Amino acid sequence: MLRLAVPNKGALTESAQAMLKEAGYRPRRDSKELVVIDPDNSCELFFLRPRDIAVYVGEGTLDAGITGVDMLADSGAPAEEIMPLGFGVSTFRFAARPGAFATVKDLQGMRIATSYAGLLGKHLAEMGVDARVIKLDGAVETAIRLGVADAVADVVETGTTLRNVGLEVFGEPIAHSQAALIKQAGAEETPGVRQLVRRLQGVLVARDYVMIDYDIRAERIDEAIAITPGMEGPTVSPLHREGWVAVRAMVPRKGHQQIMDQLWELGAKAVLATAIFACRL
Ligand SMILES: Nc1ncnc2c1ncn2[C@@H]1O[C@H](COP(=O)(O)OP(=O)(O)OP(=O)(O)O)[C@@H](O)[C@H]1O
Ligand SMILES: O=P(O)(O)OC[C@H]1O[C@H](OP(=O)(O)OP(=O)(O)O)[C@H](O)[C@@H]1O
Ligand SMILES: [Mg+2]
Repeated sequence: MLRLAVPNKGALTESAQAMLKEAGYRPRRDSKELVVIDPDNSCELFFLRPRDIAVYVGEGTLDAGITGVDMLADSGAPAEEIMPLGFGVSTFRFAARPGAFATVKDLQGMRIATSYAGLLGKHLAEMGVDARVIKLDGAVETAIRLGVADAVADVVETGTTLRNVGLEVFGEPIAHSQAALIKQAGAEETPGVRQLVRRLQGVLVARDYVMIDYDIRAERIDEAIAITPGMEGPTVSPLHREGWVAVRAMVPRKGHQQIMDQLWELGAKAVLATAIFACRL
């Protein structure tokens, strides 16, 4: 039985739940459901706050969970990343009023508001900066205006939230983050976790690749294969037409139109691109 923690609130929720649904796990019926039993996949899904997920997984009460890499680091829980999931991509950065500070060194003796006190504390210690960390639950950007802090350390994706309150990032990013599947540090992956990993890898590949089919003259096959090498070499089959072959290969979704143009230039016919619904590689 796989026991998996899934974010029930915040920026990761929708993408995490969509990804699990695509991987064949039972979705929850409404946002009030906190546990979903999925007997077809021998799985129990626990919907928890993203900040708490590393704690449960670190304690070993759950086999795996989905949370942000920044939250994992912030928790200090004995949990580790199994695989990145490609969503919830953000940086964790310092921000303040324009021109107030240039580097982290300028924060000596200052007050810094954040929801990620663990992550910030570690970074300040590494940089040898002695500052006061003001721990807030959210909307930390407002802390400067309200006179509670001189700078903030927070999640930045598009930068819109900072711009809206007249703040600017400064210094190097403290951390880069995205959603990840995590497990207890040093724990062996259970069969349920291994199956989940294969399915999630399948979802990522199905999203990032398309299948290309085309017919080409046999004498041009080497040039065509150079354009569509596939994952483990393309499938080349005889065509019921003298001197022609049919080719099938996976290509990255990004740029597949250019690949189709190049194949056409080479004399390929019936060039088709189709979406991959699910896969195991
Ligand atoms: N705008 C965003 N874009 C991308 N990732 C984000 C964004 N906001 C938060 N995250 C990431 O999502 C994860 C969870 O953060 P989130 O802000 O959703 O949790 P929370 O603050 O506990 O919840 P809430 O904001 O609902 O109170 C973190 O890893 C964070 O890096
Ligand atoms: O750079 P942006 O695209 O503007 O995104 C970053 C914002 O998104 C998150 O806020 P959230 O909505 O989770 O609120 P919170 O601060 O209360 O957690 C984060 O804390 C930033 O405030
Ligand atoms: Mg938040």
